[in-house]
Amino acid sequence: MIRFDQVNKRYPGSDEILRDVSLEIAGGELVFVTGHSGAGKSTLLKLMAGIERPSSGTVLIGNQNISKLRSRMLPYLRRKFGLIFQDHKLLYDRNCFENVALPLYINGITGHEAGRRIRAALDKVGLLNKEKSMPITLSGGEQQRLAIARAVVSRPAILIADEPTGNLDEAYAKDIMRLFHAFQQVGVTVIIATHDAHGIQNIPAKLLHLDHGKLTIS
Ligand SMILES: Nc1ncnc2c1ncn2[C@@H]1O[C@H](COP(=O)(O)OP(=O)(O)OP(=O)(O)O)[C@@H](O)[C@H]1O
Repeated sequence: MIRFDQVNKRYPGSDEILRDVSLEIAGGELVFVTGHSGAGKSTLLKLMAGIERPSSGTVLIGNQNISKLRSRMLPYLRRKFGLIFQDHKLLYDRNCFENVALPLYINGITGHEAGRRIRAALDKVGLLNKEKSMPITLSGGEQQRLAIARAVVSRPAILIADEPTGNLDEAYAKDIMRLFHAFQQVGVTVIIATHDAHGIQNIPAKLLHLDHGKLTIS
C-alpha cells in the first residue's frame, strides 16, 4: 500500500512541483500516471519509491512513513521495488546477463537459481539471445527492455516505471504494456508514468493525471 496525505514537493530553489497531493494505491493495483512534460510525474514516482522525501505532508509505503525512516533502513525499503527510470542506469562494462544478475547477487541469490531467473527475465523481454552482448551494442529500445528485465528479476512487490515505452516502436510498446499487465495479474503493484495515452486505452487501471503538480484521479 502506498498512501500520500496532502503532499507538497519542492526541490531546493524550485517552485512547488507537487501541490497538495493525496492518493492511495492498494497492493496489486495497476496505475498509470499521465500529464504534460514537467507536470511532476517523475517526481511523484520518486516519492512513491522513497527516492525523494516530501517537503510537507506524509508519504506512507507499507506502514512506513518515509520522512521518518532512517537512511540505513532505505536499502530494505528499496528491495520492495523494481525501478525502471528513463536513463536506464545500466552498467556499460558488464554484459546483459551480468546487468540483470546484479539485483539477485545483492540479495544473495547466485549460481543455478540465479541463472535460471536471469534467463527467464531476459526471455520475457525478448533478449535471451543477447545475454552475452554488451549494453552499448543494443538499440535504445533493447536497452530499455534490458532495464525492465533487471527490474523484474528479483520479483519485486511494486514495479515503478517512468516512460518505459518511450523509445520503443508500437509493437514492442504493446508487448511491454502486456508484460506489465501480466505482472499485475500475478499480484504485483504496477505504477507506470507515460505520455502514451493510446497504449493504455484498453487496459483497466487507475489513472492519476498531473497538471502543473495538481493531481486528479479517475
Ligand atoms: N532535482 C531537481 N531539482 C530541481 N528541479 C527539479 C528536479 N527534478 C525535477 N525538477 C523540476 O520539477 C519539474 C517536474 O519534473 P518531473 O521530472 O517530475 O516532470 P515529468 O512530468 O516527469 O516531466 P517529463 O514528462 O518531461 O519527464 C520540472 O520543472 C523539473 O525541472
